[in-house]
Amino acid sequence: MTEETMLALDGVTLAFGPKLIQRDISLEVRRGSIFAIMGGSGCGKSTLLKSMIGLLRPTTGRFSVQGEDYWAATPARRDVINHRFGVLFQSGALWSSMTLGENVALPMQMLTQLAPDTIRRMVELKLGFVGLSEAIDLMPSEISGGMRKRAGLARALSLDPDILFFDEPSAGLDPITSARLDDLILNLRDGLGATIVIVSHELPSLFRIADAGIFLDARSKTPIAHGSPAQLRDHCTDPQVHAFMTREREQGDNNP
Ligand SMILES: Nc1ncnc2c1ncn2[C@@H]1O[C@H](COP(=O)(O)OP(=O)(O)OP(=O)(O)O)[C@@H](O)[C@H]1O
Repeated sequence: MTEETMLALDGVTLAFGPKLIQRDISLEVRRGSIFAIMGGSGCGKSTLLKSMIGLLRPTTGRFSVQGEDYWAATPARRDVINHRFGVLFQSGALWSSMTLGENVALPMQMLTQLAPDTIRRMVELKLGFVGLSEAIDLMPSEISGGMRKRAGLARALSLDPDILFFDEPSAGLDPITSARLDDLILNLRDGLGATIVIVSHELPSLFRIADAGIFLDARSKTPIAHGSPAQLRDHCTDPQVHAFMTREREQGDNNP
């Protein structure tokens, strides 16, 4: 892992019209790391993720990608930056009327000049990476929730992004399927050198995969802790953070 900063927020405030969601957010995501956005329900995790994909403009502060001020860039330049982003939404967000292969091919067909043969080979590669080679001609309704998540991941990888965003990737998955998805996320970091931002409530997954993170507080509407999940668990003295990060131990589970 190098020390280069890939994504940075500096003094960012996020709001929907007059409704303040979070203020004073400063963070850095290092290249080739997995960064977790943590906090209780409704504190603004997905909203923060949205702002880091360029879907929500901060009301104050700066969002930069490899040092480049995202919102100061021209729309054309922002498009170029956006092509570096791959996003996996909670549901997998597949088109229900298309096969998995067609779903993964769609971004390439819409946004590149690649020949159909090349696209087909790329689709096979992406589906192979997530272990779904055999499912290329199946419809989303014919596969399980875990498979849909993996297909969504294959589609997120369609344009070879180097920065990936995951919103609750393990939500609704059983622990084994969830651990398999974690393996894939770790492969993306370790095998492809991807930079990854993840919103998750799943403590086993967070402890296993995240290198760094931020903890948002709903009441004060500002971040109250920075660090990896394990650092927050072991060293953070804030009672709310401590309670959140040790929830699992109280349930009798043992994590590193
Ligand atoms: N488009 C919107 N317009 C107005 N308010 C919104 C919008 N999207 C989200 N909110 C509000 O922003 C707040 C934060 O929502 P967000 O989904 O970011 O929280 P979260 O931490 O991801 O929650 P959860 O863990 O429950 O998914 C909530 O009060 C939500 O109602």
